[in-house]
Amino acid sequence: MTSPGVHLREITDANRDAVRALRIRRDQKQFVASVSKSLKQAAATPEANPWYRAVYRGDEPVGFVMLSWSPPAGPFEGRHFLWRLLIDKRYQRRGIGREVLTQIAELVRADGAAELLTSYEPGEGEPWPFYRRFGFRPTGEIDDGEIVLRLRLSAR
Ligand SMILES: CC(=O)SCCNC(=O)CCNC(=O)[C@H](O)C(C)(C)COP(=O)(O)OP(=O)(O)OC[C@H]1O[C@@H](n2cnc3c(N)ncnc32)[C@H](O)[C@@H]1OP(=O)(O)O
Repeated sequence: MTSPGVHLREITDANRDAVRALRIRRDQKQFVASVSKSLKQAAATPEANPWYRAVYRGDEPVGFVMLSWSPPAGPFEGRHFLWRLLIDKRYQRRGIGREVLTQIAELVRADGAAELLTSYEPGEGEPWPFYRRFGFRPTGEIDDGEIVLRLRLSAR
């Protein structure tokens, strides 16, 4: 399924509350922090070089994505790490998450990177099949109990 009209927008005073109101299912909470928590974490860890956007479908906020964008130091120095991704429970399984990954991969590739990293917490209902279908593969590393994945980006 494809989801036309999906795009990323900056989070400002005008849409912050609407984006913070996005919700995942209760049984998914082990896999990703809330938008509010992620925004607080972003503010508290500038050294991770947080980069985040709201996901919109048309004029409707439907998700949130945050990366650690090529931080200048630390374990993921100079690399692009998909830190948070969530699609509101009302909008899941409509191809929106895949479209977000497509757009993020393109932005990261345009930044000159050869790979996009992420990690997930294993468990019932884990997002691994979603990432695997997109082309992510395990690196063999475990980071704080999470399985680290890599998507190789082709140069153009
Ligand atoms: C770095 C991190 O933040 S890891 C945590 C990721 N976030 C979460 O787990 C929070 C809860 N889940 C979500 O927010 C969303 O369901 C996401 C982000 C995992 C996926 O977004 P969606 O918009 O629902 O996925 P989308 O509809 O684009 O699915 C793409 C493909 O993956 C599959 N898929 C999506 N989620 C899952 C899942 N949990 N299990 C199995 N398959 C899945 C879809 O069936 C589809 O397959 P297809 O190519 O055969 O059609």
